[in-house]
Amino acid sequence: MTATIIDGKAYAQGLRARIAAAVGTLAGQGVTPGLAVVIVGEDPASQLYVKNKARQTVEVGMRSFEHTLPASTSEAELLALVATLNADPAVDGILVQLPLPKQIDAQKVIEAIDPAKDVDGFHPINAGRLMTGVPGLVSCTPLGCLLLAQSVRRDLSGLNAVVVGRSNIVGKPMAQLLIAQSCTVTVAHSRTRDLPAVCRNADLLVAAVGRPEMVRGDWIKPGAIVIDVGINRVPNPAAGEGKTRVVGDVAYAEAVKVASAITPVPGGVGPMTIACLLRNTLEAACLRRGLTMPQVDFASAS
Ligand SMILES: Nc1nc(=O)c2c([nH]1)NC[C@@H]1CN(c3ccc(C(=O)N[C@@H](CCC(=O)O)C(=O)O)cc3)C=[N+]21
Ligand SMILES: [Mg+2]
Repeated sequence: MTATIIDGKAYAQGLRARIAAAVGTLAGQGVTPGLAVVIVGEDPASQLYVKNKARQTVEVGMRSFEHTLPASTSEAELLALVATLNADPAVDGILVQLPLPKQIDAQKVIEAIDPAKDVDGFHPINAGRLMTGVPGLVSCTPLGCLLLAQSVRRDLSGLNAVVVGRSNIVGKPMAQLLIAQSCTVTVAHSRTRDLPAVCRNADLLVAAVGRPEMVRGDWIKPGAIVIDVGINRVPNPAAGEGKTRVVGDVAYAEAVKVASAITPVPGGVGPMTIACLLRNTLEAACLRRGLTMPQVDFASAS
């Protein structure tokens, strides 16, 4: 068996097209959603990622506000900027890029963001809403993973889902989303005993550990759906000295022979994370104004 490759790049493009259409409708009502992205420090990879986000934000017809602060920024200065963005009516979504320099308490910053503008879904209010089944803003990466899994199989109910990784950003919200889809969910992590055996039980496997190619082909149940969240930059000596390539948390070449469907890296979950950020910004813009959120997640256009 060779797995179907889940084309996250194409799915994300389709999702962005539907978001753009909805933004067009909002424009007719005099509303332009705005997304503010805050980056602290000059890390070149982060800079590029922020630039891509800004470009795609403008492409769907939203306003993009970029704030690049020096790495020496104090916690008080960042909190002051967050307060300004909370109060700015042109800003519907606020993303503070993580990780933050060590002089800044990231949790304090996350909790300072207005939950109605928390398009990352990291605020405890939104995390708690997800856990309790109350509508709210959902973390972009897990939401993107769910949409990709549902692009293969719309009804996930009854499946054994294994999430490898227990971070607040991916693993935990992913588990909550899958519980809400009536999966039987196992959250595995670095201390899990016999991780390969646990993974072999998964009809749906979500790998979010941040270890290059850790999940091997023989950890995968034949016919399983595999969602690879990892984006790991590793040396690529074949391409020349000092060259790198990006690999996931799953040994793709092995897994593709066993799974029924699998996301590639790059071109899988990553592009969906950005598309879902725009989706959440649209949602925040609608909810803040008492407008109904247009249905953008499952329409057939792509
Ligand atoms: N507050 C906050 N929210 C985030 O969502 C957040 C963050 N901080 N800090 C950094 C990480 C990283 N992240 C990525 C999203 C998309 C791609 C992406 O689109 N990747 C492409 C290209 C990969 C490549 O070639 O480098 C792909 O997978 O195809 C990558 C990385 C969001 N993050
Ligand atoms: Mg990817």
